[in-house]
Amino acid sequence: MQLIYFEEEGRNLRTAIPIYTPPFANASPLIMLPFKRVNFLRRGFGVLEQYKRGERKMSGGDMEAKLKAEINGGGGGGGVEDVYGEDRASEDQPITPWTVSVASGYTLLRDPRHNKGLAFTDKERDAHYLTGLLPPALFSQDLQEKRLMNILREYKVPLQRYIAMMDLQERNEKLFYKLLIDNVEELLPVVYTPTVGEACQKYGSIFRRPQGLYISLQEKGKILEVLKNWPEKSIQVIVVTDGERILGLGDLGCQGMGIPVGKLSLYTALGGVRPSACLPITIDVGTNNKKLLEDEFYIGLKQNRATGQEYYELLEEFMSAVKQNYGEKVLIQFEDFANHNAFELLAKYRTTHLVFNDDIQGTASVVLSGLVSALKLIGGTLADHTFLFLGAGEAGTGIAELIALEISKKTNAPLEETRKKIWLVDSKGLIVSSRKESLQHFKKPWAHDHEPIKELLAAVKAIKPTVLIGTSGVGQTFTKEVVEAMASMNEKPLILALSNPTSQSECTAEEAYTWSEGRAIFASGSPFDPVEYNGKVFVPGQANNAYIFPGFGLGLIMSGTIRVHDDMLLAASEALAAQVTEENYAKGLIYPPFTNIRKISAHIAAKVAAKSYELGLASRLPRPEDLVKYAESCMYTPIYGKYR
Ligand SMILES: O=C([O-])CC(=O)C(=O)O
Ligand SMILES: [Mg+2]
Repeated sequence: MQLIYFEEEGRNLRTAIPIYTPPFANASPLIMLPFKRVNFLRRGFGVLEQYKRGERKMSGGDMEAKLKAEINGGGGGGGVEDVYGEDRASEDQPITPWTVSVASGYTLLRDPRHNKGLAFTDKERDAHYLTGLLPPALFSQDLQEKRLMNILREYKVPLQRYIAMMDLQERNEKLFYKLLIDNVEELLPVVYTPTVGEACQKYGSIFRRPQGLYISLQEKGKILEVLKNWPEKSIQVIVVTDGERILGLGDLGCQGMGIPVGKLSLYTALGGVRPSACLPITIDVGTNNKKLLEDEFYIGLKQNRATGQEYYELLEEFMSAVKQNYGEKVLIQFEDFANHNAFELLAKYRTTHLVFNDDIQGTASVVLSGLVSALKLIGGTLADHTFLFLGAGEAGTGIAELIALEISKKTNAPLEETRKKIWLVDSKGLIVSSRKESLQHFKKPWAHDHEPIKELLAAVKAIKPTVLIGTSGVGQTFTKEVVEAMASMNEKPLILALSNPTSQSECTAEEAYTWSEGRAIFASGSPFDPVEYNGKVFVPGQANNAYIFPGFGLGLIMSGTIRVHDDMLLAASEALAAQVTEENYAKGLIYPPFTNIRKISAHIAAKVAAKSYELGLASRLPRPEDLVKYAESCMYTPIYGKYR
């Protein structure tokens, strides 16, 4: 590799471009090129880019002089140069799309990672060729934030707010994260559930600049090359979906991209992972969603889903390419895969890659944490309670398994025993031993001895649970009768309606409080506003994996962990539960408010990392003494940097 330096006369600007390929292989390591005007500089980079990509060739002669001639506009005719190929005349001619390597001037304003908009100081405007490209006013970042929050609040339609936030992310990344961090309670429902669900449903229509990386069946055999097209080289977290089960909304195919994008903005805002280290990926193997296949604006492959060998071969290629490109310590978070693939992928790759399934493991960890906290309000130990789930997919069985594991660790009882206090209902009714033969493998451990029951209400009456958990992805299933039955059997029924987005919630917060006459302890996957009942205000909690995965991922990354272990999920649960204050409990809350989430994430990260060191799975040595401090020191800050 050699460095080519550009220096503009009279300005303190030096720019280095690494050149990896011929024709510069034999050039002197330092070529100084004086430029008078920034436009030349910009054009110069473009030409160099072309050399780097091997699209231009140069042989013999005075390379420096040739280069200068090229950059100064050798070739091309006419008085109005069409450097970017924007004229009608170039419509039929192949042109090379090129960008500059170092942002300045107009390009700097359009580079979301470095753009500061009106917050560029006079000195920066002068030094970076921005004078005249911005109106004279100078805003602080706080004033920019105030202005944007005012605009956002003007939009009454949630999807408009979502689009406005995505536009901001594409325009000024630091400001986007500053808004999200400072106004987390207000903006989480905008960039995350429930609005992100609607955004995915309408992704084709609202599609603007592409975000993330799309890998479709068409890229089979070339996935490594596709990964190399992503501009960032050091990736720490990938969130990947195949769009088959987006929240509780079902198969949204390629339009599921909203989910990895949203989850990764939370990795940054809530967990402090640098945005440049985050990579959202959607694997497009088709969709079975008829509506999308007929939609003229659908952005994905218009074919039915590939399954079986074809599917698994693509995923295998993807998993190896990721490891080959980013190494052993990149975290791959599986998100919103359908049950039949989710369990299999996790089982297959957990021993060879750093993988984490958010819907199975993240949800389990956050719910276990809520249950542990809730014990302060409802009494007893976990082992004293009886759990009934509606929904036996990733979330249901994932949570059930982690509860059983925790009870087993606390009581020394074998897992087979601790599972017996946990019952699951699926679409065919209560899971019982007589159904065992026909059950999918992940449901089998929950087939206990009992007579068959078809309906949830009858199951509630027969099992007499103290805790009712909804994870079926189907809304309005905790009916008045179901909640009343829970309330008739329990002084304080614990009711968790976890399905997302709000439209799929098993019941609303208001229903839970009203039907239980204000006695239910309630939390939901998507947020609900506080409810007033009989003169008392009830604040529902949000049992969403967003509490866990950002801190969990940070803990893995900062310790250089190479594999995820279930004990790390338990550690994350405990760390979250430990953050709930007496003041929170007094309000009936089993989760701390999201306002302090970065501090909470640092604590989760520290506990996860500590567990990883204890298990010998952490490769970052020596272990930092104070892991909370270390976690905080690793976190991304949305405050603008100063440019020289
Ligand atoms: O995205 C969320 O809000 C939680 C989640 O993982 C899901 O519902 O699939
Ligand atoms: Mg999910």
